[in-house]
Amino acid sequence: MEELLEKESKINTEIRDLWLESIRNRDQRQPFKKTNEFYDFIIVGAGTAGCVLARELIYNIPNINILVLEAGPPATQVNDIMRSPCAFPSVYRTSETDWGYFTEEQKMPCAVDPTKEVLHKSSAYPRGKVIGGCSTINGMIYMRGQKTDYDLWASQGSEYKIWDYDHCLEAFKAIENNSRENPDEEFKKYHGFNGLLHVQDPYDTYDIIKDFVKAAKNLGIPSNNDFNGVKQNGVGKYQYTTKDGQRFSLADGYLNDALKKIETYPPSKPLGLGPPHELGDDVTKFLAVNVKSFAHVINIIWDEEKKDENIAIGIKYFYDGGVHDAFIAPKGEVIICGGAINSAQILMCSGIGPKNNLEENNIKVRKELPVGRNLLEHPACFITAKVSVPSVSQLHYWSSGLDYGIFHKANIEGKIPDKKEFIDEHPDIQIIASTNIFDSNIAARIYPNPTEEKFDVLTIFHILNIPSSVGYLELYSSNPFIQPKIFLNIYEKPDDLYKMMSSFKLSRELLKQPPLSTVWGIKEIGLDGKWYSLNEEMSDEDWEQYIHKKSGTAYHPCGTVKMAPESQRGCVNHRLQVYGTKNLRVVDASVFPIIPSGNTNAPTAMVAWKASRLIEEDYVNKV
Ligand SMILES: Cc1cc2nc3c(=O)[nH]c(=O)nc-3n(C[C@H](O)[C@H](O)[C@H](O)COP(=O)(O)OP(=O)(O)OC[C@H]3O[C@@H](n4cnc5c(N)ncnc54)[C@H](O)[C@@H]3O)c2cc1C
Repeated sequence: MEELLEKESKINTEIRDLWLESIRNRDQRQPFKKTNEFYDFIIVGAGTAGCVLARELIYNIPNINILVLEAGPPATQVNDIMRSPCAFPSVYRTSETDWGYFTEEQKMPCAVDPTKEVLHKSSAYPRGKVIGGCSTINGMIYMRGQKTDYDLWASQGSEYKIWDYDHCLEAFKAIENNSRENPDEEFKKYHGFNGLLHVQDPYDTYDIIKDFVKAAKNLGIPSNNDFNGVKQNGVGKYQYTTKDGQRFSLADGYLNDALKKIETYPPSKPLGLGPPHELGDDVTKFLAVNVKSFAHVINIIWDEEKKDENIAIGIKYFYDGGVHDAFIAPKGEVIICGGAINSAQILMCSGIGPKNNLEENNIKVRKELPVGRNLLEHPACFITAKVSVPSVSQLHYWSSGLDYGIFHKANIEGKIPDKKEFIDEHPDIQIIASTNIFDSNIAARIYPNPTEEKFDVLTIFHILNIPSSVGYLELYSSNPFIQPKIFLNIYEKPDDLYKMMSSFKLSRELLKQPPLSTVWGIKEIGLDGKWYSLNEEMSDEDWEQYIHKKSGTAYHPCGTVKMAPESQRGCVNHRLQVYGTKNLRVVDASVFPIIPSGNTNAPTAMVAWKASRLIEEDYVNKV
């Protein structure tokens, strides 16, 4: 043991010497030290946030270099199948580009009869492990959430004003390159057309999905031609993060652009101060952003001489069969962009987190913070209807089958929502209509009799966008290669269950409407291996059992490193700096204080874009 401690302290001294050497180099007017070890910024994770951040920092701050460490494979892994919207359901189950996580099994009290309990079995919980992160494997729906989401983020104190809707809208627009044809004035007010993230309308969809829209209108649900515009409620088409009908990730838009940035060493003179360097023998050109794939970050390296200050000076990572260190230059920062599960894990493995859980795992506590405690998610569940007429005669390569949907307010008592709830501009449920293309096995799985003739199905997904239940995650082990335990706690609060039930009842009414009931001959829904007539009575208890059994999530974890005042159980401040540390920020979906009421990719990109401005300001002001 003593030997080990001695070795560790020797390593720490060496690290500190290296760090001091970099500072000396800076002082000797070598503002850009071109080595593999020292970087102005080290970004952990090339996911949605990491890609945006790398690009925005490298073009906005002169003469810097950035190291991006990504545990997954490089962009060359992203093949045509992954780019094809119709292949989305199989893409996110591909082990090479998924962390392969599972949620924990949990018992929950029933909402209808609290004396009973239901069991939520452990289930797969995909997370992108590839350049582009989840934006390389996700459903590509472009959604921002509602104005009130961001105004709530901003309501946490005067300094949080920078996160209100107007400020966030500016960032959403700056990122977006929307290709809607002939956008009207209102659309133009809410969208950007010059950013690096391509967003487009679906090319076309299946006839049955178009008829789903007609059925919704028959029920009095208003049309909405822009779910990201002035209001979110109504029925309409989704927009996608695709370009020319193919997946377009944040790596495609942002990281690729960052990789075009070439620096020279010694650095070029600023414009206006004389001619730039001639490229001679003494001047070298190199990429300003260095991306390493298959580089798994283990923990943060701290300045051990100033233990109490928790100064981050670098990163320890596993790469090419060995452990490596990378350090930041004097004004630099370590920025964790590992996503809502892994950013929390990296902090905890580095001694930042809940005392009990760290000590259980023999990790020295550097700063006690509720990391991992505010795991927010969108519960999701589907209902499947039997279609008598073939509805998927031809595969649309460019359609994920998730082209149209509805946003509505749920009835809190679990009743069918009425007109008042349809026009409420703060919907809490998102519906996505899909053909059985979404999962070609769905139809097969729910056939009561496998010998029965096969048929198509219409699947309706329900996502609870404003849940009250909150989950958590904790370390299972101090080993950074072992996943943390993930407790989602979905439907822990009865309101969540009743809202979902209300939306299910609405879907059943939708399926009874023409043209779904007439043209497509829909008469039955499949529940748990059996077919039920649409008119058959179902008690709230029956609905609850079904929802519990079939629910998963929309794969939108966030909030585990919450941005809030420390007194309000925050882990990072409004500038995304980790409390009680120096040179350390977290920038990704983990910092959301409240889950946005929509899909989470665009909000994550927005957070990263805004973070880049905060980091730039701090960098410029640092002496
Ligand atoms: C199946 C699926 C479908 C989805 N569908 C949609 C959708 O249709 N629309 C939408 O808006 N959102 C969707 N989402 C959610 C959305 O894509 C994510 O919320 C968003 O991409 C999160 O971005 P992030 O930067 O926080 O994390 P990520 O994009 O997950 O990036 C984290 C990156 O860090 C890397 N990393 C993690 N740990 C380490 C480590 N220790 N060392 C090195 N690298 C590390 C990861 O490999 C990953 O590349 C979906 C997600 C999934 C999984």
